[in-house]
Amino acid sequence: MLSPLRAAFRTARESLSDAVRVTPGWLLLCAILVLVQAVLPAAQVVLIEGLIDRLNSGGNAWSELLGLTVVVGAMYPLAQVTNIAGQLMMLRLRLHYRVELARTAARLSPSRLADAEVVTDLEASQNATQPMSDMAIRPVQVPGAAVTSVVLCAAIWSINPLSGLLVLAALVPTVLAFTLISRMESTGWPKVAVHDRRAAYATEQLIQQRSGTELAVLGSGPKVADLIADRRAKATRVLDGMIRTAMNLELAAALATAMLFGGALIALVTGGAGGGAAAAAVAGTISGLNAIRQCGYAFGTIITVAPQAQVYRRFVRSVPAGEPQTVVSRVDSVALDNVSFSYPGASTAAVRNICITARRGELVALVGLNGAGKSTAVSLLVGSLSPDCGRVLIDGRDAARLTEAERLGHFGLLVQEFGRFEFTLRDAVGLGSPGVAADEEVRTALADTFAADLPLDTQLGQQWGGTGISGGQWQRLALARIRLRNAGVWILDEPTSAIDAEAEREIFADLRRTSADRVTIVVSHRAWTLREMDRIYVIDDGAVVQQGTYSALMSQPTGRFARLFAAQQE
Ligand SMILES: Nc1ncnc2c1ncn2[C@@H]1O[C@H](COP(=O)(O)OP(=O)(O)OP(=O)(O)O)[C@@H](O)[C@H]1O
Repeated sequence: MLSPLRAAFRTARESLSDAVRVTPGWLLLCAILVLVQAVLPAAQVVLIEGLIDRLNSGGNAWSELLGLTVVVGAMYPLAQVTNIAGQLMMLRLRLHYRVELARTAARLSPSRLADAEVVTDLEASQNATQPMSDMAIRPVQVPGAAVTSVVLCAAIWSINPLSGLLVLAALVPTVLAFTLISRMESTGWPKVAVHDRRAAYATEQLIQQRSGTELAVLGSGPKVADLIADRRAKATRVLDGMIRTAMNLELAAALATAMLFGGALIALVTGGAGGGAAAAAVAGTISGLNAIRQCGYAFGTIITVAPQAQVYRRFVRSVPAGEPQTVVSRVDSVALDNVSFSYPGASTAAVRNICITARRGELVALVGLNGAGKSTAVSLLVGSLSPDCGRVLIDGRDAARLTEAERLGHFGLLVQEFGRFEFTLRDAVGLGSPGVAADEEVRTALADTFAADLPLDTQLGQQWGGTGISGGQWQRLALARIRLRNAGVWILDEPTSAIDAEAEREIFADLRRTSADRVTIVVSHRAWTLREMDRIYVIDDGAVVQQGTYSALMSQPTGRFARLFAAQQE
């Protein structure tokens, strides 16, 4: 029972410190307004008691009436203004959390992005930003309501101690109910997040132009819609269970509170208080009960948001502060030195005792059947996977000694699933460099491509009212990013898979022409592109089974390479 309470206190403290940093002005205003409101019910009790005593004694009660009018009249507008100030504070905090999360996601390393748990945590953190900002005013309301409760209880206590005690005890059922609700939600929300992520992914497939068109042509959209419906239904069932349990607990708490309230009233009546005191105590009990419920509700909201807030904060803290990446333009060699690697849970190694070396000025190719281990070898080189044994060498030094950012700075990597970034042409190509890319650099990177003469402000992507471009053209832009980056090692995984034969020839001729100052590693399935290579590594079932130039490998007709590419000989 203690841990949800501890989590709630921690969440309240962290939420307050976020508000102090992000929106101190609105926080201060909220705090002042809440404190002013906190004393109003007590003032109301004093004024009612005074009014009734004055009336009973036949005296002039105008000043009490005026005071009561001001106090009661101020309650509603003050509550409204507090509400608006709270909303403005909430807006600023939501912006802060969303930006913080985007910046955190931008710092995720390739290895962490491959971890399903990290992506689920990211999704859950995204869902947490709204409730976290919505509850930002609660840590202010709790002390306010607590002040009200304590002052009122003290006032009632002076008339009838048992009533005061019962009013104070009315806090317990609400806090208890919310504590139990929070326990349940802390296990329920992660399940909802998993279903939501699956549903969001399937929805993306339906609405993304490429996958959506494929599904429409296949007439299979409804099948994906069924998958979405299934996931949404599962998430709804979890939520349904949570809401029902929460409702039952809240009802039970309300019933217990009503009984305590009744008990407080009975104690007052049977306690023999005088007319004015009894009337004031009854009014005070009603206000006190309200304040206590508010306090319980505000605290309960913090308790229920705490599990989500904890996921958010754990995730944000788990990603180390960003280390700026510096692109290393000159690299003399990279190598996999006797490297083996198995994916978690796999029965066989994806690569086994692999030795691959590529030096500056060389064009090196990795070839092999689907699933042979080429992409795994590339991931090991750039560091998104770590070898089980063996070493990755950059300029002869163990790459494991470099930080992730230092290591990535050596590479320009074009992956098979290259990004189709629907930004402006300038931004889409400028992403090649971690720094700000000058327009001339972007233009140089785009030279000899379809986009050479397009304005750099051209918006890409039809869904934004921009230019739609072909698959091959997207790949040219991905290549332009590698050019702009100008890292010492270029790793191009099927760099021309979507590009026509003529452009492919130009690209490979260009690679050869410009290869002197860098290390170039290409994964390719096309025989003719391999003729240009200084060395070809043939990978089969995770092991290097042959290496040599195209002609040397072809001269071994029974070798793996010749058998792989015999049909493609021109
Ligand atoms: N994330 C992963 N988890 C588990 N196994 C994987 C993972 N990625 C690849 N594999 C397995 O590792 C082996 C090597 O895969 P890899 O992607 O390196 O092959 P590849 O030669 O690049 O294939 P392709 O030519 O199709 O791109 C395959 O058996 C594959 O099923």
